[in-house]
Amino acid sequence: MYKLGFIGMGNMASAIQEGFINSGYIKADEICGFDLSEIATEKAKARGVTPLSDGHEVIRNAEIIFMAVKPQVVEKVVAPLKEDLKGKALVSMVLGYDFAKYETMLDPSTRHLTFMPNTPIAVGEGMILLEDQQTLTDDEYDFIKKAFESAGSVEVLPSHLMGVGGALSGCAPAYIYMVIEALADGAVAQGLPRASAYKLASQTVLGSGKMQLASGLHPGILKDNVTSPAGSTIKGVKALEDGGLRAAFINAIEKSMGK
Ligand SMILES: NC(=O)C1=CN([C@@H]2O[C@H](COP(=O)(O)OP(=O)(O)OC[C@H]3O[C@@H](n4cnc5c(N)ncnc54)[C@H](O)[C@@H]3O)[C@@H](O)[C@H]2O)C=CC1
Ligand SMILES: O=C(O)[C@@H]1CCC=N1
Repeated sequence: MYKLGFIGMGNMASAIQEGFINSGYIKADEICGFDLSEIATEKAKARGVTPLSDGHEVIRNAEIIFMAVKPQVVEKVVAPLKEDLKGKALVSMVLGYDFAKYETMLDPSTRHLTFMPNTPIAVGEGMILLEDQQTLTDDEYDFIKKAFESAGSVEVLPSHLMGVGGALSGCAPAYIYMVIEALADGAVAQGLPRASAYKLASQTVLGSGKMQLASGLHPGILKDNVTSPAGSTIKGVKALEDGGLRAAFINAIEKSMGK
């Protein structure tokens, strides 16, 4: 069991902490962290995480350090911690900061791994991508992989696919919430109460994803199984195609990769 320390405890770090604690794999008192924001600090405290007064203290008190600040500030945050990180393990969820970038930012004695989580890790249904190049010890890697598996599904990807992988599983929860909201709006417009509409939409998204994963069937086959000849679903499918649904999602992945 390793002590975990978080630098930055915003939305993504909070989701990871909740996922780890709820799974029972890691106890809250094995986790410490620092955030500049008082609100974030109070929320972490309420979760049972120990708040510390700066990054130096986090590194002193932890064995595996999670880097969880925004990409825009990560270099500024890491630079003054470079000395403290010597001989420690750093795991980073910062979008766009891969193995090669950390090799230039960290002392050679700092072991590191880049991963890309998503917020559903909070409820045990995360998708966590691990970059295949990393320098953790076997024990650290095994521990961290099992921690992620306790709260989601893990996929190891080569460095050059981490960006596109992150654009899908890291960003798409936002897109799926938009789908849920839009489906619910459609049903509310036709008279379904709002609360029922969200429940029906979310359970349908959950069930559809689960069925695709469990069956391994092509999504087109599963779609065809719902789509009776001259039935209701095909009329909805036509409306979605008229609205450019597929192109919209394809463009969303491209845009979220910064293209
Ligand atoms: N939100 C998401 O769904 C995902 C986020 N990520 C990555 O996670 C990282 C964090 O993103 P979010 O949690 O969404 O952002 P956020 O803005 O919610 O959290 C960042 C936190 O860092 C804190 N912070 C800023 N400077 C600091 C410093 N010097 N020391 C300590 N704390 C500091 C802020 O107060 C804030 O609470 C980003 O690099 C992002 O690319 C990756 C995958 C998914
Ligand atoms: O929007 C972002 O920058 C972060 C990275 C992946 C998901 N959220």
